[in-house]
Amino acid sequence: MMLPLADARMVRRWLRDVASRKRGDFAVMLTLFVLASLLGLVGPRLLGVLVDAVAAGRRPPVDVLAAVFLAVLLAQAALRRWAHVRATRFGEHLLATARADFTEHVLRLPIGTVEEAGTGDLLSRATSDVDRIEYAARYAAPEILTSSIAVVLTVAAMLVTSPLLTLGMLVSVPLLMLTTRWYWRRANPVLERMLAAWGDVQASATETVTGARTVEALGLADRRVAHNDRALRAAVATEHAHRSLLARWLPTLDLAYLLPVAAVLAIGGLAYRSGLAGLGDITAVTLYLLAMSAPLVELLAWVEELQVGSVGLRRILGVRRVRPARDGARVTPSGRDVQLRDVRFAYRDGHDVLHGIDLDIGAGERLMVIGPSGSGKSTLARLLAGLAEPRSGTISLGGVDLRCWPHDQLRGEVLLLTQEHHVFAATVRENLMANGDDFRLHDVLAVVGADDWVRSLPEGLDTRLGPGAVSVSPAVAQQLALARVLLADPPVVVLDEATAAMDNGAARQAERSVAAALAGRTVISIAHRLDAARDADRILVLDDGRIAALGTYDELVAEGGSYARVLASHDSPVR
Ligand SMILES: Nc1ncnc2c1ncn2[C@@H]1O[C@H](COP(=O)(O)OP(=O)(O)OP(=O)(O)O)[C@@H](O)[C@H]1O
Repeated sequence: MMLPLADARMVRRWLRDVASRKRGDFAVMLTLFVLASLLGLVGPRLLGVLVDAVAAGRRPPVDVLAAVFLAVLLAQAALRRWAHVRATRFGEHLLATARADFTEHVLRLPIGTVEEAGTGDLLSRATSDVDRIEYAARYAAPEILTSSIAVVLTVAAMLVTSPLLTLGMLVSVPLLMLTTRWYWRRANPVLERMLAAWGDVQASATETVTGARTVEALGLADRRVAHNDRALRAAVATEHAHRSLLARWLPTLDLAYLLPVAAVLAIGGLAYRSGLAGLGDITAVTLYLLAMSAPLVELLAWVEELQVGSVGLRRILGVRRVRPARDGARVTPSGRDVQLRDVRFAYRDGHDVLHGIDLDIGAGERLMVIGPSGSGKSTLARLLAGLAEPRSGTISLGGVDLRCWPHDQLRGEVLLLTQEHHVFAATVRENLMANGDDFRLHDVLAVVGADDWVRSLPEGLDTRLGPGAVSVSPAVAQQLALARVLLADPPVVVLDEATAAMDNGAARQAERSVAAALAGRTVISIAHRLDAARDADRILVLDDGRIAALGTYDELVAEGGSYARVLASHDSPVR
């Protein structure tokens, strides 16, 4: 699944919003562009005056006219530069807003959506698409604005000079409209595919780099190279498709610009003979037309960049169309008991991996979930933490369906800790994400067995971790993640093989200490080590997405059967 794209209306509304937040700056920038373009119109008019004077046998003040011409040119250059500086500043504002908006919305995306879309799509939106709109906002938009204003004002000046001669421009209108419509209709879908294809290239490369060890261990290098090549070829094919559209569209524009010059000269000749237009007017209008070529060429050169940028913006704003993780009014639960009723879940339609789970977990209970690999333990953990929703059936906490809990409130109640931990490139203290004083932090670190390690670091809690700083082993990353949970202290904790990366002794020690620290909390732990089975209030055995057994340790052992034997032997892991 790919994340959606924003539609043109959403983009327009967003641009209007951003512009209105800087209304003053926007107005100043527009005024500067208009003034610069107005000054650009003075030159042809002056030459028209000159021609009229010569035709009438008068001696025009050439020196004065030349001085005025030069002054106008200088003033125009200064205004244009000033306008560009303002436009660049406005572009920065636009870019900063797009980035902030994107980050804000991404952080609120439901984790299930992110997982389905894959990080590649998000990553390319956050990096290469932002680069594209940065280029469009900084360079293309100001150039296009200047050129469009210049074109509009030049046409206005032509109309004021001679409406009759300006009619000559009309010859290109049908050609322009038809070819431009033809191009735009085809270019947008091609650009959408192009940006998505470059996203795939980035995703493929990122995946290869992050999974480099696996690639090396399994000898997958050739396959990964072939995969990257395929993604690259697909992206290049879309680039070609876009270039070939441009190659067909651009020559028609050249024609659309040359035809009016011929038409104006033809109309001008006839009008001059019948006394409807003077030589000065014909000169001025022809010069206006020729002067329009520069902004038109600029416009065309940049419009492609702007179009790419606008598709980039549609991709960036597209994340807004995903329904954010629930937020809304806080709910009032009655207690903390967890109830599952006929819970079914499928990753793919028609392939349930949980088949009607009914379960009551009392507040403060310690439930251990065991079962063979693929029996649905991790899936159950994710559902219990509200990270995924059942296909049918309900899961409630304190009598309130998890679907009704606002995201933030639920995170304060239930935390899931899995084997995958992220250590942020930040200090130990920042990684713990808690405001507790140092005593409390050290206490908790001692509980998870990481205090000695932190105290051995050069700057203790203020030591930076992560790439380029102190590297963290998977076992320590797990200890830090456990510490984070203890500091957050939620009433319900779901631990999904949360100590798998630690060696047996450290894991046993950490599990005991964490269990003691979490006394009174509801703890649902998915375990591959069964040493702690006796400590659990009840044990749930899952098999092929169904509850195979549920009871206390003694009850399960008394029942007999394969699980009882494994439990009784304690040392053979059940997965
Ligand atoms: N993201 C996914 N997409 C599709 N199928 C999935 C996904 N995650 C798990 N499954 C499938 O769902 C079933 C249950 O998987 P789950 O990971 O919940 O089992 P588990 O008991 O936790 O296994 P393990 O002990 O190996 O982690 C398995 O058949 C698995 O292949």
